[in-house]
Amino acid sequence: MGTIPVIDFSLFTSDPKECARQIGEASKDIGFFYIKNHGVCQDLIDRLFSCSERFFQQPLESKNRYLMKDLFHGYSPINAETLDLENQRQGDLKETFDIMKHTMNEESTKYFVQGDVAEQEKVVNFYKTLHRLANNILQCFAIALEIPESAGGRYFFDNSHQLESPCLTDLRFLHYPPQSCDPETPLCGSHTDYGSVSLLIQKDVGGLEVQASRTHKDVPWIPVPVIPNAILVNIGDHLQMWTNGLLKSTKHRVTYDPQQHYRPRYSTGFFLFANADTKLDPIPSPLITQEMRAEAVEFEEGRNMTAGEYVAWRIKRTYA
Ligand SMILES: O=C(O)CCC(=O)C(=O)O
Ligand SMILES: [Fe+2]
Repeated sequence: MGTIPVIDFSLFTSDPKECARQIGEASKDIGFFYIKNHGVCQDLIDRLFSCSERFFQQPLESKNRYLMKDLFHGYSPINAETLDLENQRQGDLKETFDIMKHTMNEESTKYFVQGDVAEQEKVVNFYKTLHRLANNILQCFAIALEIPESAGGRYFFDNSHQLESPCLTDLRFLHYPPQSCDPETPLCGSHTDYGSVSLLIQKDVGGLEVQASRTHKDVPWIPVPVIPNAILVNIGDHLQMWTNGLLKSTKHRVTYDPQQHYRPRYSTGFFLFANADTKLDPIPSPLITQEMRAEAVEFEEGRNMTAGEYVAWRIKRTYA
């Protein structure tokens, strides 16, 4: 344990079993892995980072016109979120802009792309591409978990993660302005992601760190460096609950990189959530046993919730 594996995702087409094996191993251990050869065009990623830079450089009054009103839709300023309620003295030093499938045509999304219709199509395309990629990764989990054919086999998760269904799946652009605070001050507080699986792209300034064990509080934080052209994948709480803790939803945070603190940090996350009515009970895998249950959930209160209830509940705490 200690380094985050890099998996060649072209294996998904050439040898899905081997791809699933490598992803399964990484997910039982550190819960984070990079994928390369993922098929998402770098030019598209670069263009959306340019959009993001242009948006966040706007004056606060302009951005505030598109403040997040419903869950995951619109702008959230610095300090609006506190991801680590127990340990943070101030809110996160990041600002974000969220887009969901059904808000692609909202005024706020148009403002985000500065009224450029071609760029708006790029956002839609990016969302759909990341949705497909995240679902292909779920297929790898289903293979690795040996879900029986009678329960859907490798397609087990497809029904609960359809593009058309109502869910909170969210494309998020993040900006961390340069800071001169103490390097230990979190820019984004320690947390686990709430959903099924998350994809993360750091532009060029690092700072992300993961804590590879959730039971041993003193384990060191491991840096997650920027690897050009790779996408970072991490397991969210849904998968941890569905697998009674076999797959790990690992804590992570962003602190500032002392060598780069004078540079702004940009990242983009795609957070895949299950359909709102999906139960978070253990799924039919021969690898999941009752005894694993103790470690399965971070928040015992979340145990009997549906995916929609769980996410809404976690978000409420974040904005408390
Ligand atoms: O900005 C980052 O790199 C991490 C953000 C994150 O972990 C999150 O939004 O859940
Ligand atoms: Fe996160």
